[in-house]
Order: sequence, then structure tokens, then C-alpha cells
Amino acid sequence: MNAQELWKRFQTSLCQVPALDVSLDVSRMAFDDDFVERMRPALDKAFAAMDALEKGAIANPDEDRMVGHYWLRAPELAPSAEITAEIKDTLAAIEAFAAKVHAGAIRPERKPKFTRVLSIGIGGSALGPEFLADALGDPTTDKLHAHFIDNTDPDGIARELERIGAALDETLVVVMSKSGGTPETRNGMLVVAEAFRAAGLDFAKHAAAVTGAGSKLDQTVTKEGWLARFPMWDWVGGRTSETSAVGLVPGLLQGLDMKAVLAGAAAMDEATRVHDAARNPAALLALTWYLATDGRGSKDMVVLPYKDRLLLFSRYLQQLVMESLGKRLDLDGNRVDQGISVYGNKGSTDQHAYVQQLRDGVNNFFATFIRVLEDGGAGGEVEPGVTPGDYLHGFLLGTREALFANDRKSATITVPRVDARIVGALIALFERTVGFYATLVGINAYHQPGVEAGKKAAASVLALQDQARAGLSATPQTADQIAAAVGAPESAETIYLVLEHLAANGRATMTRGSHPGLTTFQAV
Ligand SMILES: O=P(O)(O)OC[C@H]1O[C@](O)(CO)[C@@H](O)[C@@H]1O
Repeated sequence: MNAQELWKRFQTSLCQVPALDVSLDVSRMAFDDDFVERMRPALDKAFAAMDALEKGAIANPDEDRMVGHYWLRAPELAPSAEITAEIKDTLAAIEAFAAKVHAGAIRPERKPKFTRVLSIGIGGSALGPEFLADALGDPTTDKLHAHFIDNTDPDGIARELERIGAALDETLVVVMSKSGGTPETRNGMLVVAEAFRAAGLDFAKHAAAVTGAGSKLDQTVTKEGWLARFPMWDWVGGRTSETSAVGLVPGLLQGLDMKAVLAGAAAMDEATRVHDAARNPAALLALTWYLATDGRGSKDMVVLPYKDRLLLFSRYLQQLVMESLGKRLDLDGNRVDQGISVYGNKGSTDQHAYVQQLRDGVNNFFATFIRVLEDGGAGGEVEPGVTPGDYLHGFLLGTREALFANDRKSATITVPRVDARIVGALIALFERTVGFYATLVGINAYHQPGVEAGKKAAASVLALQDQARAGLSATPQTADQIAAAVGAPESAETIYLVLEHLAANGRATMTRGSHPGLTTFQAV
């Protein structure tokens, strides 16, 4: 296809959302009219399923749940007056809480005001808040400085506590977990609570939570008398929870314009309710995914935002897309092994990392460029008439054309700037794209049965570790001997690995043999 034909295709296929000044360009996807026609029945089904979901159908059949993240930014569309009121009341309560914190009416035990917010959560209870804090925050003007703990890595937790340092007594901790029982989050909370105790501070007077009613975390909040608790409803999934209390509490405390995030998401929701793929960017993007991956994940999605503030967007999308679409079975119980792998960082930085392979290597991906029109920043010229932003933009267009010239497909989303409204719109765009795509390929996007397997396996490793520790004595023993002694001969390898880890941390003594089977362990 020559430049004139591409220009024509660009003009005829560009999907615009005037209310947001956002557009989706699929001209580099080799879309043809036949494909759209062929997909029409499947897409009509996806529109109908999405309409039903928004009206409160059980869209997550395995868990017998409604899926209501769209109501969070248009509460009047919720299927019952009770849900509408809950959404509105919760937003009002969070705003009131944040305002009191900012004014010092809710204050730490020893200091006049909170100056930092430390959010503890993982997955859907962390990735969205982390993305927004980085995309929209400004350390010089944020009302509270934002910190995050999103893992059970002791070193990672310690590093974040060190960053907070002496300001711990001005830190408001927000523990976020829908289930209220996620081990990584619980561990982060326990270590942080211990740090407060060690500093002579009452943790409860510095803590708030976002969790489901009646969860373990909810019970702790009540028992210990924390500052506040905001709800996570069962009809909001973790990975689609950025516009629920999960995003609102840390965002409003940091001082981000979360009302604009909600408004941007609502505007994108309106644009993506239209039953016409040519005018509906989420439907068009879902078709793009289908075309690029043959509807079975045969290619990876590389997300390339040309804007540093969007760095964490690909990490956020990784969970949204992969946890939603990565499914073994379809809705009828057939084995399908679905999914789309997502990775990405930012342009043009990636030009100097993996774009070489994208252009010349294995053709196993399609790219999604995010193009931001307004440059921001200081904006001086680096050459007569040329700014650093011109370079950034030039690299985007250049990379896109270089990829296309070598038969590498891409879609390009253009936004005017990175602000709260646009970030809300981007989140809503991908949420709905995932929903449409899931119907196109016939899977449940709203459950995550696979994650449970890893969680159960981890629990049995810890149970085995307990047994192995109990089996240690002053006599040197191999992993096989310990495994046999504790009645788990088939678990010698796991016992070897957990004891090697304990030894590295001074909780067992290890004498290395010439191979693992000859290595011995003793109690310390
Ligand atoms: O909010 P919770 O219940 O702590 O769950 C955190 C994350 O864990 C998962 O259940 C599994 O990774 C995600 O779906 C979720 O976002």
C-alpha cells in the first residue's frame, strides 16, 4: 500500500471521540471491509452482552456476580436505587474524609497534619492507584506525598519505610484488599503496623481501609478502631476497580482530580456504548485485537506510550488484559487456552531496548502506540525550530512506519494531553475493549480461577516448610532424610529449596555437598 492509499485509509477509518478529543487510528492494521462485515454478528452479540451487563445481568456466571464498574462513573445507570445511593454516598464520604485529612481535622497521633499516604495492596488493589499517582501526581503540589507497598518482599517493604523515614508519624496508611485476606497485603500491613509500634505510635490512629464488608480486614478495622473503612463491592472486580474506592481513596488523598478521572471515564463509556464499530473505539479496538491475534492470542500486544507519565499504563493493562482474557475454558466449558500477552514500557526509550526485535526479528506482536499531542515540560528548542517533543513525536511516527514497512501491524490512540480526564478515558476504553473481546472469543472476562492454583500451591509450600523446620535437629540431614522423616518423601526437592532459603536467612544451618542430594541441614 502506497503513501496515498494509506492517507486515504487513515481518513476513512479514523474513529474519533469528539467529547474527549481522542481518536483511534487502525489504518496500520490491514483492516478490510470484509473483515468488519464478517465480524458483525459476533460484534452484535458483544454489544448485546455489554448492554445486559450494564443493566445488571450476571455477567460473571462462575462467581454468580454482576459486573458494575461502569456504574461507578454513572451511578444513575446502576440497576437498583440502593446501588446508586451506595456509589454516591461512598464518593461523598471519601471526599469528606480527604478534605478533613487535608485540613488537619483528621490528624495523626502526634503531628498536626498527615503529609504522606502509604497505600498497601496488590494487583487490582495497587496497579491503578500506582499508575495514577505517577501519571497525574506532582511531588511539589500533591497534598499528600504518595507511597506504595505492593508485595510481600521484606526488602521492598523496608525500602519504602526508609523512604518515609522520620515522617512515619505523619503517614496515613491505606490498606486495600477486596477480599481482605490476600497474604501479600496482610504481610505488608503487619510489617508496617510493627514499624508504627516500634516508633511508639498507635497504628490504628494512622490507618484506613478499603475492603469488602465482613472481610477479615474489615473485622480488624472494627476491632482496632481504625480511622475509616470504605467499601469494595462484590460487583466490582479488582482489575476494574480504579474508579471505585480503590482508586478514589489514595487519589483524593494525594490531591488528584479524581472527579475529572470519573468524568473522563464516563465520557468514554458513552462513546463506547454506540452499536457501530466505526464510531465506537472500544469495539474497533476489540476487532483489532481479534484480527491481529486470529482471535486466539497468536500475537502479543506491545503497548508503547510516547510519554513518560504513561510509563505504568502497560503494567496496569497487563493485569486488566491478561487476568481477564487468559482463560483455559470458554463459557461452554470447552478447552480454548485464550489470552493476549501484554508488555511495554515507553517510547522512545524502547527504541534503544527491544524495538530492534520488533522491526527485524520474530513477527509475533502488534503494537499499540499512544500518541500525546501536547508536549508539556519546559519546551525549549534543541535545534533551530525543533524541540525535544518534536523528536519524541517524530520517533513515534518513524517507528510506526518502519514497523509497518516490515509487515508489523499497529493501532494508534491519540490523546490531547495526559490529564485526569484523559487517564480516566483511557482506563474506560481498555476496560470495555476487554469486555467486547471476551464476548467475541466466548470467555468469562471477570473471573480468575487460575490465580487460585498458585495461591494454594504457595500455602502448601509454607505448610511443608513448617514440617521441615520441625524435622531439623543437631544432626546433619539431607533433604531426602528430612522428607522421609516428616512423611513427605515425594517433597524432597521443595524441602531442599525451603531449607536453602531458611539457611540463607540464618534460620537453619546448611553444609553444601557436591550436589543438592548431599547437602545437609541442621537446626541453628
Ligand atoms: O483486592 P484483593 O482481594 O487483595 O486481591 C488482589 C488481587 O488478587 C487477585 O485476586 C489475583 O491476583 C486479583 O484479581 C486482585 O486484583
